[in-house]
Amino acid sequence: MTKKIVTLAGDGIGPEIMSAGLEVLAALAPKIDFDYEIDPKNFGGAAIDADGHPLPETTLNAAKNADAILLAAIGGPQYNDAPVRPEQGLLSLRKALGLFANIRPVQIFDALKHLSPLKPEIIDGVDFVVVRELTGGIYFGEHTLNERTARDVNDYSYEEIERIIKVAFEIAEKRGKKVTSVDKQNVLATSKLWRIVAEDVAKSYPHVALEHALVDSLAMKMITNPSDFDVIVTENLFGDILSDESSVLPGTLGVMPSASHAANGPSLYEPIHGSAPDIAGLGIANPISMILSVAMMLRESFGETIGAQYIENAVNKTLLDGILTKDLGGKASLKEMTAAIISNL
Ligand SMILES: NC(=O)C1=CN([C@@H]2O[C@H](COP(=O)(O)OP(=O)(O)OC[C@H]3O[C@@H](n4cnc5c(N)ncnc54)[C@H](O)[C@@H]3O)[C@@H](O)[C@H]2O)C=CC1
Ligand SMILES: CC(C)CC(=O)C(=O)O
Ligand SMILES: [Mg+2]
Repeated sequence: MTKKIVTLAGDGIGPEIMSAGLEVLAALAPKIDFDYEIDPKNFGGAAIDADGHPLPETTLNAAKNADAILLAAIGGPQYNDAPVRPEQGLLSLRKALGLFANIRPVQIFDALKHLSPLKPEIIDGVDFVVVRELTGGIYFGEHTLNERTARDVNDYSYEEIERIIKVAFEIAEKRGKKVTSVDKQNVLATSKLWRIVAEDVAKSYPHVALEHALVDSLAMKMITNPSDFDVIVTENLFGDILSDESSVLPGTLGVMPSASHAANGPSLYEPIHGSAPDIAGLGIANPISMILSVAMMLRESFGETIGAQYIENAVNKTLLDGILTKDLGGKASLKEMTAAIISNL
């Protein structure tokens, strides 16, 4: 049956990398007999410009009825004073679709090992997943801004924590059998509850080891001892920060994809980075984050494991061939890199 994929290109480098991802999908589809249709929708700043709102109803309805959603990136300094910012559209979309489980894999392609800014002995064997809670916590609590005071509320219920910790354990059971639960239990009430729930959930997974870590020292260990980790699970804010930090391991945000899943309904696939306004329109953005998000979509929403593997192999081959965008120290344009990946499929 034809799969309906809603695409949200968004802002900044969003439209450029979305085109690259869709070109790769179009080239791959006949090879794996994958039948799909694309339904592009306005989102983020582009939707503010067109409709006055970052998440128009037509976009939300299409997303709800899709088989999967591809999102590139939203935001930009031109919207800093907008009454509703693009970022609010993103948070509302995640909430409306119930996308509570954000999976951010940190793998280092062979070709990237010698490009990483870190020593080879540190990079060797790095393969972990950040599982970020995506629809709760401080991003969704009440925000109050007065002239001299400001307040952001961080709320988590037992059930919200339990379901994301379970996702982490399910993933760990199929991988390295270790979960590192990250919190700030020495200070925060939400983190104290987080630890209690993690211990409760762990009882149902006797083959998976659970360790707890405080977010500040974990931020350091993720860089000094990254191969110690298998599945890192944490709340929304910490997961946002730690996953961007993890991009230092492969060397750039431009190769980092993600998947966001709900209990029911379509999943959404997006790079972990933002709209990169500093390089938007220059044709030099790295499209790999989007292309690998397409691979995650094929594997996780459509069971197209071989198609996903074709894409990942083509990306690795392209990097090994030395086709590198500026963020990786090379001179290839987005179009050159995309064409090379397609020819390596
Ligand atoms: N999911 C989303 O759509 C997200 C949106 N944002 C929004 O994006 C806007 C810009 O945020 P920043 O803090 O600048 O973060 P950013 O992630 O957009 O960029 C950070 C740095 O990484 C580089 N970079 C990011 N993606 C790249 C790629 N594919 N290829 C090469 N270089 C890449 C950028 O050029 C920049 O130097 C803000 O409005 C922010 O709110 C931020 C994060 C996620
Ligand atoms: C609006 C932000 C929460 C987006 C972001 O930084 C992310 O999802 O990584
Ligand atoms: Mg982020």
